[in-house]
Amino acid sequence: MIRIYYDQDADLSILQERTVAVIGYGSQGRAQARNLKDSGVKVIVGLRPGSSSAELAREDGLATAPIGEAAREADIIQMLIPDEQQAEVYAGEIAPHLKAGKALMFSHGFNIHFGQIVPPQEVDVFMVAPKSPGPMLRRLYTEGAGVPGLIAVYQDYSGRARDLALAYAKAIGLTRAGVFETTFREETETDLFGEQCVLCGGVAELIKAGFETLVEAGYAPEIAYFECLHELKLIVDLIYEGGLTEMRCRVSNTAEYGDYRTGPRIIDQRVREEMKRVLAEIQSGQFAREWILENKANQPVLKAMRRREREHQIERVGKELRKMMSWLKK
Ligand SMILES: NC(=O)C1=CN([C@@H]2O[C@H](COP(=O)(O)OP(=O)(O)OC[C@H]3O[C@@H](n4cnc5c(N)ncnc54)[C@H](OP(=O)(O)O)[C@@H]3O)[C@@H](O)[C@H]2O)C=CC1
Ligand SMILES: CC[C@](O)(C(C)=O)C(=O)O
Ligand SMILES: [Mg+2]
Ligand SMILES: [Mg+2]
Repeated sequence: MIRIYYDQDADLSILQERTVAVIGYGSQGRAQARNLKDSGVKVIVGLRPGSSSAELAREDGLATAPIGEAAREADIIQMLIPDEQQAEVYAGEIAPHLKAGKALMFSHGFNIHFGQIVPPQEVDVFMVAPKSPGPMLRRLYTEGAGVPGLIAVYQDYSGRARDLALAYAKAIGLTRAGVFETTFREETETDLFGEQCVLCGGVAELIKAGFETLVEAGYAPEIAYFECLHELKLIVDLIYEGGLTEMRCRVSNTAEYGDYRTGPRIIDQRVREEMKRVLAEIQSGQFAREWILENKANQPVLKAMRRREREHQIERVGKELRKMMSWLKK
């Protein structure tokens, strides 16, 4: 059974003697640093030279420093820059300051699990991963609530790594909702699988395939956009709030019947077999090796695919249709 921790399981006082360096001030960095500060934890935000975020962090009332300096000052170093940048920044600016007894933290396990960052044995290594984007983590904290999260301990040199992870999770509001204990391996592999097969890759291809099928059959691209992309939010919101059952209660009976009848023909055995192959590539490290090489080569494949996808007809149609939707932010 997976273990779940709440506020009463975490002792914030163990952070009171410690300084936390939050490296990066993006989606997670800003939210985590502000929540830590408001929970009474001493925080320094570590930023690269000329960082565009320095002014914002200072406006938010946080101390800033170059990354190396923040890492030197801190007892706990939380890596919140993009995953593909972390290994280089770690080697150059964090590792020299990782003295015995310090802690190195992550909100995603890729670099530890796939050996891109190999910390010395005499430090704690753990993860605290909110299950939400940064702005939502911050908003719920200010409202006195919290989002659920994950913790994982990779290396427990001090014997207190789990206590530190729980205290950090409490300081950013996660134990108000509940924190699940996982491992770096489980978090990393399921995260990659979920985003590739379902959340990003799966959904994007499903949308395009539906849109292209309707357009090729002679239907108006605008109508195809509404049916295959725009209305997805309505469905996802219902699923998010009440699961598949709630969604199926709220759509028409015709839609519900069509769901049961046709869904398994679309996501069929072949798709399930392919998902298993994708999972095997993630587990074996094949995907990680490919992605690491891609970054070493300055992301040529990513850039080419990004360019091609942005030119898809559904993106051109959507750009025009969204101008009619006054409720959407620019
Ligand atoms: N985004 C999310 O919702 C979630 C993210 N995570 C994890 O959290 C971590 C952080 O992700 P996220 O917040 O999205 O990251 P962001 O892309 O928002 O991070 C941006 C920050 O990283 C800094 N940065 C970028 N490149 C470098 C570099 N080469 N050297 C130094 N600083 C750099 C930027 O600096 P500058 O300000 O100078 O531009 C900026 O402060 C990742 O491990 C991610 O997997 C986990 C759960 C959810
Ligand atoms: C779904 C995307 C994600 O895995 C996330 C924010 O959890 C990511 O890597 O961005
Ligand atoms: Mg994820
Ligand atoms: Mg991810």
